[in-house]
This record gives sequence, structure tokens and C-alpha cells, in this order.
Amino acid sequence: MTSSATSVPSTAAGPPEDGTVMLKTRDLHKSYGQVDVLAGVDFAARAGEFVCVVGPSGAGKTTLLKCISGLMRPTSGEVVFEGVPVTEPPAKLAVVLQDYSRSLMPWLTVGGNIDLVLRAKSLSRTERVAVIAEALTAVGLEGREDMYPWQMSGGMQQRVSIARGLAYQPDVLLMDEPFAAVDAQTRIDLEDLLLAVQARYDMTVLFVTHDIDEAVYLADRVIVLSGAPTTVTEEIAVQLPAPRDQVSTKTLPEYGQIRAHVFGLIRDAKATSRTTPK
Ligand SMILES: Nc1ncnc2c1ncn2[C@@H]1O[C@H](COP(=O)(O)OP(=O)(O)OP(=O)(O)O)[C@@H](O)[C@H]1O
Repeated sequence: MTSSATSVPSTAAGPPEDGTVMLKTRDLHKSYGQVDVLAGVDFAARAGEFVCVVGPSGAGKTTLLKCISGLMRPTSGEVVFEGVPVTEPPAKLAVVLQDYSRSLMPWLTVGGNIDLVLRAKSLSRTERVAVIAEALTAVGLEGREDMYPWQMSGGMQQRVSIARGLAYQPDVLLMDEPFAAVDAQTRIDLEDLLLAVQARYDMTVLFVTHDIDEAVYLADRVIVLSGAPTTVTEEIAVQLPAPRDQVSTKTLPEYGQIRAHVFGLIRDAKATSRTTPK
């Protein structure tokens, strides 16, 4: 694995490079029958870091997140969360998926949907109500507890999904293309909302996306995957100034340089990708 850092001087108060490792994968392999998808994936995410994972379609990004979240057993290698090998979904990890329409229960109110994940915690009803209210406020949906998901726009539903993740008070939030199903303007709003919420809760975020612009805009570090059978091609430190801004950040020459570099890596990965039987 190679690693490169941009030469951009950082004014960001980003996480220190030697911060506590929250999550790491060690030589992670996953095969589906005869098909090798993950072929030795190694990386770490440190406390407070925003890590984006990009790679060509079919590289195994969703497979990687399933293994990390404990929903799927790797074929070999391991995932270590807060120093403990993952064999089941860790209590301090929450997942937000792309498809909010399937992850929210339509027959439950917004409050009820969030309450569902809180029931696993030993909180009183009064405490749960307070946690739900705070999480909804953090995503700009204060007072919407009694609405049903189907009464909301796609962007609002995805904000409910994020609020549900926050209410769980995770140390690490895993996100699998969470904004892929919303329109471009909503996506921009959700990106900025997520950055604000991450800073406020000081969470570690591992964010999988197809979108190179989104990855470079959000990340402290971008992990670029090869095509399947997949390894980490490169890790790129994104030392752009914080807070990020949709206009000024994206017009920085350094942003363009990193974006072009990642684009080139993905293009090369696509050219060499093969998900073929052994
Ligand atoms: N349950 C499964 N059984 C068999 N093959 C699978 C299974 N899940 C995924 N695959 C295969 O593994 C490969 C990686 O899939 P995965 O969804 O993890 O990739 P991805 O990078 O998330 O893809 P995309 O970017 O298109 O969403 C694909 O070739 C896919 O067909």
C-alpha cells in the first residue's frame, strides 16, 4: 500500500495522524463462492477522523462495510473495533444506508423509528424522548417526532436516518452511499449537515461513496480501492482548510489536484478490475 499527502498547508483542526485507532481492518479477505472480492484490505480510522472510501463499481465497498459492521463474516483476516475483534455488530457503531425508504419503518412515526434503536439501551422513556429530540434538532428536524416518514421528502427521511444513527450515540458512524438517492441540492445540504454534526459530536465517520467530489469535499482522508479482487490502492490525506465550504473549498487548486488524482486512480482501477471465478 502506498500513501501520499497533499502539500497543502492545513489550517484545519483535523484529527491528529497519531490519534487513537477506532477501527481497523487486517488483511481482510471476502469471497462469494469462487469469486474473490476483498483480497487483503488494510486500513485504519482514527478518533474524530472523517474517512471516505471510494472505488470502482463492484470493488466490494458494500461488502467491506458489511464485514466492518459485523453483519457479514470475512473469509479471512479481521476487523478490530476499539481494540476488540468484530464478531457481531459492535454496540458503539451505527450504520446509515443509502436506501432510507427501506431503512425507516413506514408504520412508525419518526420518533418511533428512532426509539426502535434506543430500546436496546437501558434508558428510561423520559431519557429516550430527550435523546430523540436532541438528535432531531441536530439534523434540523426539531419537533417532527410525530410525522410519518412517508409524509417527508427524501432528504428529510435521510436526515431522520442520520438522526437515528446519532441517537444511538455511536463512536463510529458507517455510511454506505447515504446521499445517492437524493437530488443534487439536497445532497449538498446533507453533506454540510453531516460535517457540522460530525464536528459537534466528535464522531469518527467511515463514508463510502461513488462520488469523487463528495469524497474529497468531506474527507480528512480518502481511501481508494482497486477493482476486485480488491486491495487499498492509495490513502490520500486531504488537508484542505476547515470548515469546508461548497464554493470556496471546491475552487481551491488543491481540491482540483486531489480530485484529479483520485479520478485517475479510479479510472486505472476500472481498467484492471476483474471479478472472475478462481
Ligand atoms: N451476497 C452476494 N453473493 C454473491 N456475490 C455478491 C454478493 N454480494 C455482492 N456480490 C458481488 O461482490 C462484488 C462486490 O459487490 P459490492 O456490492 O460489495 O460492491 P460495491 O463496490 O459496493 O458495488 P457498487 O459500487 O456497484 O455498489 C460484486 O461483483 C457483486 O456481484
